[in-house]
Amino acid sequence: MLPSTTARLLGRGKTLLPDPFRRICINMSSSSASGKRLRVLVDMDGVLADFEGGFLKKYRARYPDEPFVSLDDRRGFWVSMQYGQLRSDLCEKAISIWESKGFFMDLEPLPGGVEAVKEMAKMDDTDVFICTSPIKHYKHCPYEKYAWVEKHLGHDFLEQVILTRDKTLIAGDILIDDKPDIQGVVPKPDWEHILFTACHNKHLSISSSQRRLLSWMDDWRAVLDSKRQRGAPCLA
Ligand SMILES: Cc1cn([C@H]2C[C@H](O)[C@@H](COP(=O)(O)O)O2)c(=O)[nH]c1=O
Ligand SMILES: [Mg+2]
Repeated sequence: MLPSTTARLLGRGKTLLPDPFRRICINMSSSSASGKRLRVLVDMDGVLADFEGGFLKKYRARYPDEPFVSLDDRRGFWVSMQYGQLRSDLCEKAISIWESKGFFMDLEPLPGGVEAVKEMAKMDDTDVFICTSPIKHYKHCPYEKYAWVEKHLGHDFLEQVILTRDKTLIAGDILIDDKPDIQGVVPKPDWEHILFTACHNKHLSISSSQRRLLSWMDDWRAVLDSKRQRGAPCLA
């Protein structure tokens, strides 16, 4: 198939293709650095799913007599670390919350996130993937992450899910993620990290070259557009 035909099929009409064929086309059309499509990686916990709110609600329900950290007082990415600093045994209690059945499945969507991802996925020359790190206690989390995506974004979106403990290995143009420091085996990943504002990172000052998305009400479309222009990986 000619590249131009492929691009057209992967544009507005891309869902018409059978799954295996779509996969081949997506790989063909976005694998090279000089490719024409924009690849957006979107984190799940703290970006699409309300991990912090879900955690606090379940922690307080299970441990009503224990101290807790309000969302206003959250500092640092690791909830477990801050609870451990509050009192050493609270670290394990915090971990017990997200290791429990139903934790990831029950997370509420953050306002506007699901709608934004659906809109992105329909944009011309744009591939969007959910890029999320499962916990190592794998009994419930990986299953529930898939189930969450199916529930909120639909069955077809399961094709777009990437579970990885190392996001630096994943090629993309943008990674929208609430974790301030994303590290792994690749020292300089392909993507530009757009820091998604969350209760734990809102007080951090970021370098002048780094960009934030304050919420899904912020202008994420402009972020994507700027990347198309800067990276010039867009259809002529
Ligand atoms: C706050 C916190 C999170 N985790 C786990 C929970 C998630 O599976 C990942 C975060 O994934 P993301 O793709 O970077 O959003 O980390 C944890 O183990 N301990 C914590 O304190
Ligand atoms: Mg996250």
